[in-house]
Amino acid sequence: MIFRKNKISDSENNQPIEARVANSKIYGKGVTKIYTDSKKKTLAIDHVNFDVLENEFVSIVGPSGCGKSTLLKMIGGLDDISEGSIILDNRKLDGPGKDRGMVFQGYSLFPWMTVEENIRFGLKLKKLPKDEQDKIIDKYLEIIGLTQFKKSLPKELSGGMKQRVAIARALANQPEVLLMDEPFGALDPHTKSIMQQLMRKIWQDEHPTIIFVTHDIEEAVFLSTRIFVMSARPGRIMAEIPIYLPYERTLDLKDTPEFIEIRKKINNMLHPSDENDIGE
Ligand SMILES: Nc1ncnc2c1ncn2[C@@H]1O[C@H](COP(=O)(O)OP(=O)(O)OP(=O)(O)O)[C@@H](O)[C@H]1O
Repeated sequence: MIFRKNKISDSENNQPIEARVANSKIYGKGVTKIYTDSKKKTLAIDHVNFDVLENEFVSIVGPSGCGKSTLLKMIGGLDDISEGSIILDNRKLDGPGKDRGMVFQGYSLFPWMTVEENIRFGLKLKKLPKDEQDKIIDKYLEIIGLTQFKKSLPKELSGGMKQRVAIARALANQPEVLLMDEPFGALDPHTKSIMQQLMRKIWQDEHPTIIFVTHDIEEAVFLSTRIFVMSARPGRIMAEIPIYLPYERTLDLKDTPEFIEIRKKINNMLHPSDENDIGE
C-alpha cells in the first residue's frame, strides 16, 4: 500500500473535483438526499461532491441536522441516494457491502458473544481458515489493548472498551473504507480523549481510509488529515480544510497555537457570530 503523509497540497486541493477523482479511493458526484414522507419532502443533502484519497482520515463536521449522518449512511449503503452517485474503487455503490466497515455511537456488539467471538464474526463470514482468524483477532486485541478481555461479554466492559471492540471488529475485516459516526459521542471526556489518542495511533500504524462524522471540532482537528465543513441544511460541503499538523500526534497537541488556530478557524466558519472562541 502506498502511503502519503498528509498529502494534499493546497494547489491540489483547489483543483475542481473532475481533476481530482482520478486519485480517489471513494468519491461522490452530485450526491443528493431527499427524504419524503406523506406530508413533506426534506432536502437533506444538496448535490454534494467529495473525494477521499486512499489512507486519508477525513472528518465531516457541521451544525446539527446538516446531514452528516445522512451522507455517511449513503456512503455505507444504509440509505438510498436520491440523485448522484458514490464510487468506491471505481465501482458505483448500490447498498451495503463488506468493503465498508461501520462504527456507530451505539455499541453495536452482539451481546451474547464474547469479545473474541464478536471480532471473529466477520472473519468467519469471509471463511478464513481458523488459524488465520486467530492471528487477526490476537493482533487487533493487542492494538486495542484488550487481550485479557478476550473471553469477556460486552456487558462486562465499559463504554470505551465496547467501542474499542467495535473498532477492532470493523478493522479486522479490512474494509476498503472505515465509516465512523460519532463513535466517541457517548463517552465521558476522559475516555473520549483516550479513544481519540488510540484512534490516531491506529491510523498512524495501519493507515486505514477513514470517514469520520463528529460534531466535535477539536476531535476532528486532532484526528484528521482533512476536514469537510458542512453548511446548515440543505447540507453542502462549504470548505475542505487540510490539517497540516505533525504526523505523530499526542493529546498535548491540542494546547498548541497551531492547533487552536485551526480549531478557531473552523469554529468561526460554523459560528461566525461567536466573539470569543469557547470551543463549540
Ligand atoms: N429518516 C428521515 N426522514 C426524514 N428526515 C430525516 C430522516 N433522517 C434525517 N432526516 C433529516 O435530514 C436532515 C439531516 O439529518 P442528519 O441526521 O443526517 O444530520 P446530522 O448532521 O447528522 O445531525 P446531528 O449532528 O444532529 O446528528 C435533518 O433535517 C433530519 O431531520
